[in-house]
Amino acid sequence: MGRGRRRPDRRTSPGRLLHPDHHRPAGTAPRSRPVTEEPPAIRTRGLSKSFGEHQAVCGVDLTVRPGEVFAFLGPNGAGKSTTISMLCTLSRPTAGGATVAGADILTQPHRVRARIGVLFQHSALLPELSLARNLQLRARLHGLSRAQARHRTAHALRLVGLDDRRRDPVRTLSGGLRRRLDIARALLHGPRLLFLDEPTVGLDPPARAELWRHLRTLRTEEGITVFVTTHYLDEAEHCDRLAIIDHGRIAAEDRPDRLKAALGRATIRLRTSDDTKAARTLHEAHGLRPHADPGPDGTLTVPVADTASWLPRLCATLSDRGLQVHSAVATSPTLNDVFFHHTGRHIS
Ligand SMILES: Nc1ncnc2c1ncn2[C@@H]1O[C@H](COP(=O)(O)OP(=O)(O)OP(=O)(O)O)[C@@H](O)[C@H]1O
Repeated sequence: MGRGRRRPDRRTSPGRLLHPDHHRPAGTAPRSRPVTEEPPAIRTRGLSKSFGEHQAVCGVDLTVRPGEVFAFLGPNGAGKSTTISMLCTLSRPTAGGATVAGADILTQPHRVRARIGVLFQHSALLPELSLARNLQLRARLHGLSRAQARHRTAHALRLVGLDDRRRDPVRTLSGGLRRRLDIARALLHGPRLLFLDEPTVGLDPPARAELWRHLRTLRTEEGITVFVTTHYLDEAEHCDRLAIIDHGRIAAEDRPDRLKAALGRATIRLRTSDDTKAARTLHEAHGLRPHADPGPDGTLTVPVADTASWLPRLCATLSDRGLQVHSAVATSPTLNDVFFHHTGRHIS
């Protein structure tokens, strides 16, 4: 079909700005969209990937709702990058499938790519060119006119708070600012869904916090769905929902507060003179089920109904049996506890 006769893609037409609310006045709230009326931003069914004998991703079922910030939390080697590369159509599943931004990753990969923005760990910016030039070149590669490229560049730089640096060479940016520019670059073609693979690796805490502030702005002001992989618990804590992936399988999926509440119990972490004996003693004396955390600095985690009454009882019981308690820390459930509960180990 000739170029002039092709029907413009409703979502990727260069004449359209970043989202359906683009003509709303700056500073006003985005149009509310009832979650139930919209199809999921991502839905996977039995998504799997094997490398030879090794199953990197095993039957992942996942639903990400439009407009939410969704964290994919897991330790190194859990299968996060492999999952994201299948969702972005960079690699094919060996079983199962998914729809992403309303398109099928197996049968409509070109549509998926047109509707998503992707940020991998390696930046593709040209260091000697200015911020604006980098983005304009990218926008032109997306097929936009000069005027559209300028317009989208200005908008994307504003979104990530870099408009005042637009004329500076990229090489003058700190790591955190470069990551923000990477985000702006991924937004140029107006995606409704942004994938970020470990976007804060190598950044110091203030730069991480600032990057997250901008990611949340994308959600609240632009309605963009954000799917982010991380192994930082504090980052997952501030997402709308998260999935824990371990050994290629989804171990849990929910809102952070619900995942913590579902544990239902506080814990007491003990360091004792003999954790194995202490675990057995507490089980025999009180019917408790302590978990020994492996490793040289391991602790004994004891789930209890409430820490205030149990802490003195545990210490008294252990002391009666000749065990020394070197330290005892009472805590309410954290995401680390949630991760431990579902995977049997702590995330490092
Ligand atoms: N191309 C490949 N060939 C063989 N094995 C692979 C390949 N890519 C990934 N794997 C393996 O699949 C598993 C999942 O890897 P993946 O990179 O998805 O994990 P990850 O959770 O993203 O970890 P990281 O945080 O370290 O990037 C690992 O055991 C990894 O070694």
